[in-house]
Amino acid sequence: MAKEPVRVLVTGAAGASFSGQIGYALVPMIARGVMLGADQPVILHMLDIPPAAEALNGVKMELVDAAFPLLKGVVATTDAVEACTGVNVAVMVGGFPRKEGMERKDVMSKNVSIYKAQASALEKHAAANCKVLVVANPANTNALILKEFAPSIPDKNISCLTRLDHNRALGQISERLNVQVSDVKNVIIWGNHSSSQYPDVNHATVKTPAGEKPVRELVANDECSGAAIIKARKLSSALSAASSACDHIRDWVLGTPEGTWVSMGVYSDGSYNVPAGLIYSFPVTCKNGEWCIVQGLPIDEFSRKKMDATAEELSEEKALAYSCLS
Ligand SMILES: NC(=O)C1=CN([C@@H]2O[C@H](COP(=O)(O)OP(=O)(O)OC[C@H]3O[C@@H](n4cnc5c(N)ncnc54)[C@H](O)[C@@H]3O)[C@@H](O)[C@H]2O)C=CC1
Ligand SMILES: O=C([O-])CC(=O)C(=O)O
Repeated sequence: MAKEPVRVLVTGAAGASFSGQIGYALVPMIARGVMLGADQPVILHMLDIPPAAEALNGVKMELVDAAFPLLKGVVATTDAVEACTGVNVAVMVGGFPRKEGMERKDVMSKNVSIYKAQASALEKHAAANCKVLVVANPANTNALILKEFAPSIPDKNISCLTRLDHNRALGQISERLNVQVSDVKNVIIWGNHSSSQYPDVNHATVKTPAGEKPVRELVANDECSGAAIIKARKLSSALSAASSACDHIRDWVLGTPEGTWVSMGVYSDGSYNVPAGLIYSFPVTCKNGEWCIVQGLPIDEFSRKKMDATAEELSEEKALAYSCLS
Protein backbone atom coordinates (compact mmCIF):
# COMPACT_ATOMS: atom_id res chain seq x y z
CA MET A 1 0.00 0.00 0.00
CA ALA A 2 1.25 3.51 -0.83
CA LYS A 3 2.52 5.45 2.18
CA GLU A 4 0.69 8.56 3.42
CA PRO A 5 2.50 11.76 2.35
CA VAL A 6 4.79 13.42 4.89
CA ARG A 7 4.50 17.21 5.12
CA VAL A 8 7.91 18.91 5.04
CA LEU A 9 8.30 22.60 5.79
CA VAL A 10 11.23 24.54 4.31
CA THR A 11 11.52 28.14 5.47
CA GLY A 12 13.60 30.53 3.38
CA ALA A 13 12.60 28.39 0.41
CA ALA A 14 12.88 31.15 -2.18
CA GLY A 15 16.59 31.71 -1.55
CA ALA A 16 15.62 35.20 -2.58
CA SER A 17 18.35 37.28 -1.06
CA PHE A 18 20.81 35.31 -3.20
CA SER A 19 23.23 34.64 -0.41
CA GLY A 20 23.60 30.96 -1.14
CA GLN A 21 20.15 29.71 -1.95
CA ILE A 22 20.02 26.57 0.17
CA GLY A 23 16.21 26.44 -0.09
CA TYR A 24 16.30 26.41 -3.88
CA ALA A 25 18.76 23.51 -3.83
CA LEU A 26 16.89 21.67 -1.07
CA VAL A 27 13.29 21.52 -2.27
CA PRO A 28 13.99 19.42 -5.42
CA MET A 29 16.06 17.00 -3.32
CA ILE A 30 13.12 16.52 -0.95
CA ALA A 31 10.70 16.14 -3.87
CA ARG A 32 12.96 13.45 -5.37
CA GLY A 33 13.00 11.36 -2.19
CA VAL A 34 16.57 12.16 -1.16
CA MET A 35 15.49 13.16 2.35
CA LEU A 36 12.82 10.62 3.27
CA GLY A 37 13.27 7.77 0.82
CA ALA A 38 12.34 6.82 -2.72
CA ASP A 39 8.99 5.35 -1.62
CA GLN A 40 7.87 8.21 0.62
CA PRO A 41 5.42 10.73 -0.92
CA VAL A 42 5.81 14.29 0.34
CA ILE A 43 3.86 17.52 0.47
CA LEU A 44 6.18 20.53 0.49
CA HIS A 45 5.34 23.58 2.58
CA MET A 46 7.49 26.57 1.61
CA LEU A 47 7.67 29.78 3.64
CA ASP A 48 9.41 33.01 2.80
CA ILE A 49 8.94 36.71 3.56
CA PRO A 50 6.54 38.95 1.57
CA PRO A 51 9.26 40.60 -0.60
CA ALA A 52 10.18 37.10 -1.78
CA ALA A 53 6.60 36.04 -2.56
CA GLU A 54 7.00 36.25 -6.33
CA ALA A 55 10.27 34.33 -6.31
CA LEU A 56 8.68 31.73 -4.02
CA ASN A 57 5.83 31.30 -6.47
CA GLY A 58 8.41 30.82 -9.22
CA VAL A 59 9.96 27.96 -7.23
CA LYS A 60 6.49 26.42 -6.86
CA MET A 61 5.96 26.64 -10.64
CA GLU A 62 9.30 24.92 -11.24
CA LEU A 63 8.40 22.14 -8.82
CA VAL A 64 5.17 21.55 -10.75
CA ASP A 65 7.04 21.66 -14.09
CA ALA A 66 9.56 19.08 -12.85
CA ALA A 67 6.70 16.56 -12.39
CA PHE A 68 8.25 14.78 -9.39
CA PRO A 69 6.26 11.56 -8.91
CA LEU A 70 6.62 11.65 -5.09
CA LEU A 71 5.45 15.26 -4.79
CA LYS A 72 1.77 15.22 -3.80
CA GLY A 73 1.29 18.93 -3.17
CA VAL A 74 3.00 22.29 -2.65
CA VAL A 75 2.01 25.02 -0.22
CA ALA A 76 3.90 28.26 -0.99
CA THR A 77 3.11 31.04 1.43
CA THR A 78 4.36 34.04 3.36
CA ASP A 79 2.06 33.21 6.26
CA ALA A 80 3.86 31.31 9.03
CA VAL A 81 0.67 29.70 10.38
CA GLU A 82 -0.34 28.33 6.99
CA ALA A 83 3.23 27.14 6.42
CA CYS A 84 3.49 25.30 9.75
CA THR A 85 0.06 23.68 9.77
CA GLY A 86 0.30 19.90 9.98
CA VAL A 87 4.01 19.63 9.18
CA ASN A 88 5.87 16.49 10.27
CA VAL A 89 9.36 17.77 9.48
CA ALA A 90 10.48 21.42 9.59
CA VAL A 91 13.75 22.55 8.01
CA MET A 92 14.43 26.11 9.08
CA VAL A 93 16.65 27.72 6.44
CA GLY A 94 15.10 31.19 6.56
CA GLY A 95 16.97 33.85 8.37
CA PHE A 96 19.29 36.73 8.00
CA PRO A 97 22.47 35.25 6.50
CA ARG A 98 26.01 36.21 7.30
CA LYS A 99 27.87 37.76 4.37
CA GLU A 100 31.59 37.97 3.62
CA GLY A 101 33.39 39.76 6.43
CA MET A 102 30.37 39.73 8.77
CA GLU A 103 30.55 38.22 12.25
CA ARG A 104 27.84 35.75 13.23
CA LYS A 105 27.00 37.87 16.25
CA ASP A 106 26.07 40.81 13.99
CA VAL A 107 23.02 38.94 12.85
CA MET A 108 21.97 37.53 16.22
CA SER A 109 19.23 39.97 17.13
CA LYS A 110 17.45 39.72 13.75
CA ASN A 111 17.44 35.95 13.93
CA VAL A 112 16.30 35.80 17.54
CA SER A 113 13.10 37.62 16.65
CA ILE A 114 12.52 35.43 13.57
CA TYR A 115 12.99 32.21 15.58
CA LYS A 116 10.84 33.35 18.46
CA ALA A 117 7.91 33.99 16.11
CA GLN A 118 8.35 30.81 14.11
CA ALA A 119 8.66 28.72 17.28
CA SER A 120 5.17 29.81 18.31
CA ALA A 121 3.72 29.00 14.88
CA LEU A 122 5.31 25.54 14.94
CA GLU A 123 4.25 24.83 18.49
CA LYS A 124 0.62 25.69 17.80
CA HIS A 125 0.19 24.27 14.30
CA ALA A 126 2.74 21.56 13.47
CA ALA A 127 1.85 17.86 13.69
CA ALA A 128 2.52 16.14 17.01
CA ASN A 129 6.08 14.83 17.14
CA CYS A 130 7.28 17.19 14.38
CA LYS A 131 11.05 16.96 13.93
CA VAL A 132 12.80 20.33 13.59
CA LEU A 133 16.17 21.02 11.96
CA VAL A 134 17.56 24.54 12.17
CA VAL A 135 20.02 25.40 9.39
CA ALA A 136 20.05 29.20 9.53
CA ASN A 137 22.89 30.80 11.45
CA PRO A 138 23.65 31.09 14.24
CA ALA A 139 22.19 27.59 13.92
CA ASN A 140 22.74 26.24 17.46
CA THR A 141 21.43 29.37 19.13
CA ASN A 142 18.49 29.79 16.75
CA ALA A 143 17.54 26.21 17.66
CA LEU A 144 17.82 27.05 21.35
CA ILE A 145 15.54 30.08 20.93
CA LEU A 146 13.10 27.92 19.00
CA LYS A 147 13.14 25.38 21.84
CA GLU A 148 12.59 28.10 24.42
CA PHE A 149 9.54 29.51 22.64
CA ALA A 150 8.02 26.14 21.71
CA PRO A 151 8.06 24.51 25.15
CA SER A 152 5.57 21.78 24.22
CA ILE A 153 7.82 20.45 21.43
CA PRO A 154 10.01 17.80 23.10
CA ASP A 155 13.72 18.71 23.44
CA LYS A 156 14.55 15.58 21.47
CA ASN A 157 12.72 16.93 18.44
CA ILE A 158 14.79 20.10 18.02
CA SER A 159 18.19 19.97 16.36
CA CYS A 160 20.59 22.04 14.31
CA LEU A 161 22.75 21.26 11.30
CA THR A 162 26.38 20.33 11.84
CA ARG A 163 26.19 17.50 9.33
CA LEU A 164 27.68 19.76 6.67
CA ASP A 165 30.81 20.14 8.83
CA HIS A 166 30.79 16.38 9.43
CA ASN A 167 30.52 15.72 5.69
CA ARG A 168 33.24 18.28 4.95
CA ALA A 169 35.58 16.44 7.30
CA LEU A 170 34.79 13.11 5.60
CA GLY A 171 35.33 14.71 2.19
CA GLN A 172 38.63 16.29 3.13
CA ILE A 173 39.99 13.07 4.63
CA SER A 174 39.04 11.17 1.48
CA GLU A 175 40.76 13.78 -0.69
CA ARG A 176 43.93 13.73 1.38
CA LEU A 177 44.18 9.96 1.64
CA ASN A 178 42.96 9.41 -1.89
CA VAL A 179 40.25 7.00 -0.73
CA GLN A 180 36.51 6.83 -1.40
CA VAL A 181 34.51 9.08 0.92
CA SER A 182 32.17 6.15 1.56
CA ASP A 183 35.13 4.29 3.13
CA VAL A 184 35.64 6.98 5.80
CA LYS A 185 33.43 7.16 8.89
CA ASN A 186 32.99 8.31 12.48
CA VAL A 187 34.51 11.77 12.45
CA ILE A 188 32.93 13.98 15.12
CA ILE A 189 31.98 17.63 15.08
CA TRP A 190 31.80 18.86 18.65
CA GLY A 191 30.03 22.08 19.62
CA ASN A 192 29.01 25.09 17.64
CA HIS A 193 28.45 25.44 13.89
CA SER A 194 31.10 28.16 13.83
CA SER A 195 34.85 28.47 13.64
CA SER A 196 35.10 27.36 17.29
CA GLN A 197 33.74 23.89 16.45
CA TYR A 198 36.08 20.97 17.07
CA PRO A 199 36.34 18.52 14.16
CA ASP A 200 37.72 15.43 15.87
CA VAL A 201 39.27 12.58 13.85
CA ASN A 202 40.54 10.64 16.88
CA HIS A 203 37.86 7.97 16.50
CA ALA A 204 37.45 8.03 12.71
CA THR A 205 38.34 5.04 10.58
CA VAL A 206 39.04 4.33 6.93
CA LYS A 207 38.26 1.03 5.25
CA THR A 208 41.31 -0.56 3.64
CA PRO A 209 41.85 -3.99 2.05
CA ALA A 210 43.56 -4.93 5.34
CA GLY A 211 40.53 -3.88 7.44
CA GLU A 212 39.55 -0.64 9.19
CA LYS A 213 42.45 1.68 10.07
CA PRO A 214 42.34 4.70 12.42
CA VAL A 215 42.37 7.96 10.45
CA ARG A 216 44.30 9.62 13.31
CA GLU A 217 47.51 7.93 12.21
CA LEU A 218 47.11 9.38 8.74
CA VAL A 219 45.83 12.98 9.05
CA ALA A 220 45.76 15.78 11.59
CA ASN A 221 42.51 17.31 12.86
CA ASP A 222 40.81 19.46 10.32
CA GLU A 223 39.48 22.95 9.79
CA CYS A 224 35.98 23.73 8.62
CA SER A 225 35.92 25.16 5.11
CA GLY A 226 32.75 27.31 5.10
CA ALA A 227 34.75 30.52 4.86
CA ALA A 228 36.74 29.09 1.92
CA ILE A 229 33.50 28.47 0.02
CA ILE A 230 32.31 32.03 0.61
CA LYS A 231 35.67 33.29 -0.67
CA ALA A 232 35.57 31.11 -3.78
CA ARG A 233 31.87 31.38 -4.71
CA LYS A 234 31.22 34.81 -3.23
CA LEU A 235 28.19 32.94 -1.87
CA SER A 236 27.93 30.58 1.05
CA SER A 237 27.60 26.82 0.67
CA ALA A 238 24.24 25.87 -0.80
CA LEU A 239 24.18 22.49 -2.53
CA SER A 240 26.37 20.87 0.13
CA ALA A 241 24.26 22.41 2.91
CA ALA A 242 21.05 21.19 1.24
CA SER A 243 22.45 17.70 0.74
CA SER A 244 23.68 17.56 4.34
CA ALA A 245 20.26 18.68 5.61
CA CYS A 246 18.78 15.71 3.72
CA ASP A 247 21.39 13.40 5.29
CA HIS A 248 20.56 14.76 8.75
CA ILE A 249 16.81 14.15 8.47
CA ARG A 250 17.17 10.85 6.59
CA ASP A 251 19.42 9.35 9.26
CA TRP A 252 17.27 10.74 12.07
CA VAL A 253 14.07 9.27 10.60
CA LEU A 254 15.37 6.09 8.96
CA GLY A 255 18.36 5.33 11.23
CA THR A 256 22.15 5.38 11.02
CA PRO A 257 23.94 2.35 9.56
CA GLU A 258 25.23 -0.21 12.08
CA GLY A 259 28.64 0.85 13.46
CA THR A 260 28.39 4.41 12.13
CA TRP A 261 27.66 7.60 13.95
CA VAL A 262 26.95 11.11 12.62
CA SER A 263 27.13 14.61 14.10
CA MET A 264 23.96 16.46 15.10
CA GLY A 265 23.44 19.62 17.09
CA VAL A 266 21.16 18.50 19.94
CA TYR A 267 20.08 19.60 23.39
CA SER A 268 22.87 18.77 25.81
CA ASP A 269 22.02 16.50 28.71
CA GLY A 270 25.46 17.03 30.26
CA SER A 271 27.13 14.16 28.37
CA TYR A 272 30.93 14.57 28.09
CA ASN A 273 30.63 17.33 30.70
CA VAL A 274 29.13 19.68 28.14
CA PRO A 275 26.92 22.12 30.05
CA ALA A 276 23.26 21.06 29.95
CA GLY A 277 20.96 23.56 28.28
CA LEU A 278 23.05 24.26 25.18
CA ILE A 279 22.38 22.97 21.68
CA TYR A 280 25.77 21.36 21.07
CA SER A 281 26.96 19.05 18.31
CA PHE A 282 27.63 15.49 19.50
CA PRO A 283 28.26 12.14 17.85
CA VAL A 284 24.89 10.37 17.68
CA THR A 285 23.37 7.17 16.40
CA CYS A 286 19.71 7.09 15.35
CA LYS A 287 17.15 4.31 15.54
CA ASN A 288 13.34 4.28 15.32
CA GLY A 289 13.27 8.04 14.76
CA GLU A 290 15.28 8.90 17.90
CA TRP A 291 18.87 10.05 18.26
CA CYS A 292 21.11 8.94 21.07
CA ILE A 293 24.49 10.45 22.03
CA VAL A 294 27.37 7.98 21.60
CA GLN A 295 28.72 7.48 25.12
CA GLY A 296 32.06 6.50 26.57
CA LEU A 297 34.50 7.75 23.94
CA PRO A 298 37.90 8.55 25.48
CA ILE A 299 38.63 12.28 25.41
CA ASP A 300 42.26 13.45 25.57
CA GLU A 301 43.43 16.73 27.04
CA PHE A 302 43.67 18.51 23.68
CA SER A 303 40.12 17.49 22.76
CA ARG A 304 38.81 18.51 26.19
CA LYS A 305 40.14 22.05 25.76
CA LYS A 306 38.63 22.36 22.28
CA MET A 307 35.27 20.95 23.45
CA ASP A 308 35.20 23.38 26.37
CA ALA A 309 36.14 26.37 24.19
CA THR A 310 33.27 25.80 21.76
CA ALA A 311 30.88 25.25 24.71
CA GLU A 312 32.07 28.56 26.13
CA GLU A 313 31.28 30.31 22.85
CA LEU A 314 27.81 28.76 22.86
CA SER A 315 27.20 29.96 26.42
CA GLU A 316 28.19 33.46 25.32
CA GLU A 317 25.90 33.27 22.27
CA LYS A 318 23.09 32.09 24.52
CA ALA A 319 23.61 35.07 26.85
CA LEU A 320 23.72 37.44 23.87
CA ALA A 321 20.55 35.92 22.39
CA TYR A 322 18.71 36.27 25.70
CA SER A 323 19.86 39.88 25.97
CA CYS A 324 18.27 40.49 22.54
CA LEU A 325 14.97 39.21 23.92
CA SER A 326 14.69 41.77 26.68
N1 LIG B 1 24.24 25.14 9.41
C1 LIG B 1 24.92 25.12 8.29
O1 LIG B 1 25.68 24.18 8.03
C2 LIG B 1 24.80 26.22 7.30
C3 LIG B 1 23.99 27.30 7.55
N2 LIG B 1 23.86 28.31 6.63
C4 LIG B 1 22.93 29.36 6.96
O2 LIG B 1 21.65 29.05 6.33
C5 LIG B 1 20.90 30.24 6.14
C6 LIG B 1 20.36 30.31 4.74
O3 LIG B 1 21.42 30.48 3.82
P1 LIG B 1 21.14 30.80 2.29
O4 LIG B 1 20.11 29.88 1.73
O5 LIG B 1 22.45 30.90 1.70
O6 LIG B 1 20.49 32.26 2.38
P2 LIG B 1 19.58 33.01 1.31
O7 LIG B 1 19.70 34.45 1.64
O8 LIG B 1 19.85 32.55 -0.08
O9 LIG B 1 18.14 32.52 1.71
C7 LIG B 1 17.56 32.87 2.92
C8 LIG B 1 16.09 32.98 2.65
O10 LIG B 1 15.45 33.17 3.90
C9 LIG B 1 14.40 34.08 3.66
N3 LIG B 1 13.97 34.64 4.92
C10 LIG B 1 14.49 35.69 5.62
N4 LIG B 1 13.76 35.90 6.72
C11 LIG B 1 12.78 34.95 6.74
C12 LIG B 1 11.72 34.68 7.61
N5 LIG B 1 11.51 35.42 8.71
N6 LIG B 1 10.90 33.65 7.32
C13 LIG B 1 11.09 32.90 6.21
N7 LIG B 1 12.07 33.14 5.32
C14 LIG B 1 12.91 34.15 5.60
C15 LIG B 1 15.00 35.09 2.69
O11 LIG B 1 13.99 35.85 2.03
C16 LIG B 1 15.70 34.15 1.74
O12 LIG B 1 14.83 33.69 0.72
C17 LIG B 1 21.85 31.37 6.52
O13 LIG B 1 21.57 31.74 7.86
C18 LIG B 1 23.23 30.74 6.44
O14 LIG B 1 24.16 31.41 7.25
C19 LIG B 1 24.52 28.27 5.44
C20 LIG B 1 25.34 27.21 5.14
C21 LIG B 1 25.56 26.14 6.06
O1 LIG C 1 28.52 31.24 7.41
C1 LIG C 1 27.66 30.89 6.59
O2 LIG C 1 26.63 31.52 6.32
C2 LIG C 1 27.87 29.61 5.85
C3 LIG C 1 28.03 28.48 6.76
O3 LIG C 1 27.50 28.42 7.85
C4 LIG C 1 28.85 27.38 6.30
O4 LIG C 1 29.24 27.38 5.13
O5 LIG C 1 29.12 26.49 7.09
